[in-house]
Amino acid sequence: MRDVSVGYGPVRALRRVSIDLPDGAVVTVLGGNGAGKSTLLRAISRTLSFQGGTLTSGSVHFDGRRIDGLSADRVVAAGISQVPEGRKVFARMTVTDNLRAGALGATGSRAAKADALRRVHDLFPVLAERGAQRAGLLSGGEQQMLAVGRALMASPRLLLLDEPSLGLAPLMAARIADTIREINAQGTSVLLVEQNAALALRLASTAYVLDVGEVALAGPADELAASDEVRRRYLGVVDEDAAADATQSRLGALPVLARWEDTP
Ligand SMILES: Nc1ncnc2c1ncn2[C@@H]1O[C@H](COP(=O)(O)OP(=O)(O)OP(=O)(O)O)[C@@H](O)[C@H]1O
Repeated sequence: MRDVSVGYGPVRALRRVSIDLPDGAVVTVLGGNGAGKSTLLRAISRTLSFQGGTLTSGSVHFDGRRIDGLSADRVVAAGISQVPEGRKVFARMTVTDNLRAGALGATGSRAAKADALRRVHDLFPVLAERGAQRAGLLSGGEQQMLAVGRALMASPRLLLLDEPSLGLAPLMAARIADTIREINAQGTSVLLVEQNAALALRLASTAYVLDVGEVALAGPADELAASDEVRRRYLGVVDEDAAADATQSRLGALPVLARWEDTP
């Protein structure tokens, strides 16, 4: 993505954003609410227009081919699938029909689609067990698995993931993270948008931090994870010396009411 700017009417959501995703890599885009993370994914998947957005400048290339003029279904056919924020499974359809919907419009033979379904079932056995159930009855974590499984049905070379850990308990978020690792190990590149910086920085090799529509920081994920600014702003880590001083001075200001030795 080179110098991409996006607007929703008068709202400037991205300003001259450039990112690179090497083949086979996991790259993450971090940032707070409204930073432009979902917009960045929509600019790649060409779903901006569904949301009233337009790419006002810049270009997106995939595999040497310019894709910012394609329709959304052509982008899927080119090998890019998106898992939208909030999962958005088809709640009244069965789990299996949700998965089949993910293969619609994808290139590939019937055998290739059957193969894709087998792979998804191997990755998420619960989706095979619950195949005949309505998707809306699955738990939040299972719906996230279904949303990822549905995107994988098109056998993408690049998977766009929009906040897959959102709203999940830590254990379930960790399971989703393991699956992302596995999907990547099987050869799919991943662009992961997350507010959960700790999780994303463990998965990715490269990270970008968006701030009000602009790239504020970029670099190897381990370097960003070690940077004071990222730790403070996105990992919720406080400077331990400063915190200890503050605690000490707060304690110092408290009247001593009782000491351990004094309590019966
Ligand atoms: N459909 C839309 N119409 C108008 N403005 C929008 C639309 N979608 C997003 N925006 C605006 O564009 C900016 C970027 O939003 P975006 O959803 O891309 O951010 P985000 O980083 O994904 O945030 P979050 O983590 O809260 O989902 C915000 O100011 C937002 O209000």
